[in-house]
Amino acid sequence: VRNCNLVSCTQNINTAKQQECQNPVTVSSGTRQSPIDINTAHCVYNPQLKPLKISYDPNNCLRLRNNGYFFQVDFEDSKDSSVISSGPLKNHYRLKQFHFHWGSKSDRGSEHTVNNQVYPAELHLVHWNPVKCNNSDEAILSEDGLAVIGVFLKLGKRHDRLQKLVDALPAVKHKDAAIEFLNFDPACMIPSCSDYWTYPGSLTSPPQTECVTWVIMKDPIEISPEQLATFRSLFYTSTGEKQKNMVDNYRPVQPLLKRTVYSTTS
Ligand SMILES: NS(=O)(=O)c1ccc(NCc2ccco2)cc1
Ligand SMILES: [Zn+2]
Repeated sequence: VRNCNLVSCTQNINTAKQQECQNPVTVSSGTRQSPIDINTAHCVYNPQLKPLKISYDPNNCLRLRNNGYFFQVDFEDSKDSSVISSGPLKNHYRLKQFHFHWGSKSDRGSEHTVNNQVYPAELHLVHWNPVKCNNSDEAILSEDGLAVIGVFLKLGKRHDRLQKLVDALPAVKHKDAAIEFLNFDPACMIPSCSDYWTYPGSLTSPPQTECVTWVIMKDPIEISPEQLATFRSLFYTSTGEKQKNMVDNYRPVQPLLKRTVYSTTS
């Protein structure tokens, strides 16, 4: 037995606990990674699941920026003015940002798939838990720190209210570009049908921590080929670098392992 006397043992245990409580969601185990394929035959209908309550204030909309992975719209999150609650959530969550993932061609692009069907793009609305965490950075280290609403995009008619965002994209073509972007209501991108799937998962881009309650809306919204082409006109690269189009910024689906996907419909 190592020369472990009582004092040093206690200290070691305390350090280990402290370490564990700070990182209960390490990715090394990887038991709840995202995205996943939603196999509707294996989903479990949960009649107790209520519709998600969504209440956004367009005045919280701040800025549009290109972060080198995707473009994202950031929100003011110092108060409970743009929040979601109910559905599978125990607490209310504050909207921090929304962003998209899309493909170089329309046969790829979404992160989640449904019975292995891929959509050309997917919207993520990222919310954090102000009851358990002090800010969104802390939230990515907490088991139930984030709630992300996923909405599939399919090609069809032009999305008139999304056009305001599409028209602003050329101003953030390059990595780290940002512009003021005000008065946009993200509720215009939520499908009218409130049906969803929900499961415990992770961030789909680094640090891929297992801190997300996913709520995937069943119905897609429509955008036009021209609107999607504008997404693809952005660059991963900064000005002055060799230009690389920002496309195929989706993570492949991950193993479901011991998880169950719950559904609001039987
Ligand atoms: N694709 S995703 O929705 O799983 C995703 C991936 C990475 C982050 N990181 C940034 C972040 C953390 C909290 C708020 O913003 C956020 C969301
Ligand atoms: Zn995302």
